[in-house]
Amino acid sequence: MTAPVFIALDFPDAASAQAFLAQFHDLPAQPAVKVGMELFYAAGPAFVRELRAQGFAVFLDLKLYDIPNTVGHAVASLAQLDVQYLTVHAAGGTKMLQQAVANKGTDMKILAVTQLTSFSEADMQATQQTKLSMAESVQHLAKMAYAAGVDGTISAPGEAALIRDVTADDFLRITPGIRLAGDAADDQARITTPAVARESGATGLVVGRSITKAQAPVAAYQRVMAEWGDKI
Ligand SMILES: O=C(O)c1cc(=O)[nH]c(=O)n1[C@@H]1O[C@H](COP(=O)(O)O)[C@@H](O)[C@H]1O
Repeated sequence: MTAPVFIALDFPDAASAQAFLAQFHDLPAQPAVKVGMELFYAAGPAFVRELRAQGFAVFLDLKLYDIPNTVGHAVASLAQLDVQYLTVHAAGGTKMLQQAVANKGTDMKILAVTQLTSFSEADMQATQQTKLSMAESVQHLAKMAYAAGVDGTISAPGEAALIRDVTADDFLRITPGIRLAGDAADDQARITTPAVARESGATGLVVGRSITKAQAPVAAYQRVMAEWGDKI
C-alpha cells in the first residue's frame, strides 16, 4: 500500500461506519480507511481493533498536539492498536515530533499535519498572526517534521510539490481537501480533484464527503480511484 486512498469514516458510531463499509464488500480489494476524532471518541480502540481484524488498513487521525512527554506516551498507547498511520500536529514542534517518532514502534507511520485544509491563506495569517504565505508556512513545518524523523505530512494537494522540494521524494505527502468535480467545498478552503492532486505530487489521498455523502458511495469511490490511477 504505497499510494493509498483513505476513505474518511466520519460517522457518529461504529454501526453507521460498518453499515457504510458493508457496501464495499463486493469490491476486489477493501478500501483503506481513516478513523478520526468523531468516530474514535464514540467507538474507541475496540472499533479500531475490529477494523484491523476485518483486514482494513487504518489511518488513525487524532492530530496529537501536547507537550512532548504526553504525546510520546499517547503514541506508545496507540501503537498497540496496530494501525498503519497516525497524525500529530507539526506545530507541536521538534521535540514533540521527535518523541512521537521515538515511541511509534516499527509498523506505524507518523504523519505531521502542516496547515489545515480548512484555512485559506488569509485565515491562517489572521489566526496565527504570521506574515508567512501558506506556501512558506507549509514548507517550514514540513522541513521541521522531516528533520524530526516523521514519515510524511498532511497538507492540501497544492502544497505537495513544495513539500517534496524541501524534504525527499520518499517523504509521504498525503492530501485531504479532495472533491470530485461539482461537489460542494463545505468547510474546506484549499480543495482540488483526485486527478489534480495526483499531478500535484500527492502520494496519497484522504476523501470523506465526496464518497460518504454521495448518492452512490461505491461508484464515487471508484471514480476517485480511477482519477488517482495507476499509483494504486
Ligand atoms: O488530518 C486530516 O486527515 C485532515 C487534515 C486537514 O488539514 N484537513 C482535513 O480535512 N483532514 C481530514 O480529512 C477529512 C476530509 O473530509 P472531507 O472534507 O469530507 O473530504 C476529514 O476527516 C478531516 O478531519
